Amino acid sequence: MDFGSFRAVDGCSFSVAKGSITGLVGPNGAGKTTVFNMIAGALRPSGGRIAYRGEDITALAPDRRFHKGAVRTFQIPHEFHHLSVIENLMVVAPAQPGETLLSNWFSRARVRKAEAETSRRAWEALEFLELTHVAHQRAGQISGGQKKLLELGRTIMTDAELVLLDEPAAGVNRTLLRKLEEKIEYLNRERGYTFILIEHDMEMIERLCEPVICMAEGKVLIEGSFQTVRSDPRVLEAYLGERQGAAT
Ligand SMILES: Nc1ncnc2c1ncn2[C@@H]1O[C@H](COP(=O)(O)OP(=O)(O)OP(=O)(O)O)[C@@H](O)[C@H]1O
Repeated sequence: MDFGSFRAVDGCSFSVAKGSITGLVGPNGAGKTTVFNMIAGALRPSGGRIAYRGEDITALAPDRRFHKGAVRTFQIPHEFHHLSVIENLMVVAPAQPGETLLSNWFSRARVRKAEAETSRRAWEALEFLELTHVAHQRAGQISGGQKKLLELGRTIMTDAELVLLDEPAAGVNRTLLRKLEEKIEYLNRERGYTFILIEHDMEMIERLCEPVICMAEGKVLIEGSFQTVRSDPRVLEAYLGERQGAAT
């Protein structure tokens, strides 16, 4: 992936197994977020291809990927901060029959039924995330950790199969972090969601991820268990290089 003359991701090749929680780690600037942006469709790669369930999706727009079940965490858009927590869940519900005027006109009962179903799902998600007590608070007013839970909730309101989480632990306190981890694990184990997780918090990576992919300078350095990756001298060198770079 090129940004002008700078190649941020280069010859980066990996696959993610269905049902896994795959960790994506690497020093700052390694290209992790750029890879996410390409998988989500926000960036069109300058070369190479991206496949989802064996289908080439490189040229597919983000919303088409979304409909195929590949989603990114739903960071709460600025304009949604004034909406309540429950409303933030309801607005991301999958396509409803009420979305076209024509179908609306033909079947008000069907629309009402779909709305009731959305509301049921939203409350179920809130209960699962243990956020019912803040259901009517504005999203902009809840804590950082609660926001991360809500973002996860917005993901599970869809029929996603693959969820991309970019630094879910950032700015989250320890208690809520463990809760977030539990929810991710449950969604993976019991509901079959596949996750790719970018994270600098190595404890979280160790607890949740198998396998772990380490990137450096736009490439995959190594892939394996957390222990294998952690003890690989190339990984230590890459992180050390980052620190030395920061010190100069
Ligand atoms: N839109 C852009 N224009 C120019 N350069 C970019 C752009 N986006 C990313 N880069 C550069 O590409 C490289 C990879 O960035 P990226 O954000 O993917 O790294 P990262 O591994 O996610 O880093 P971090 O852990 O710090 O978030 C960096 O050198 C970054 O400065």
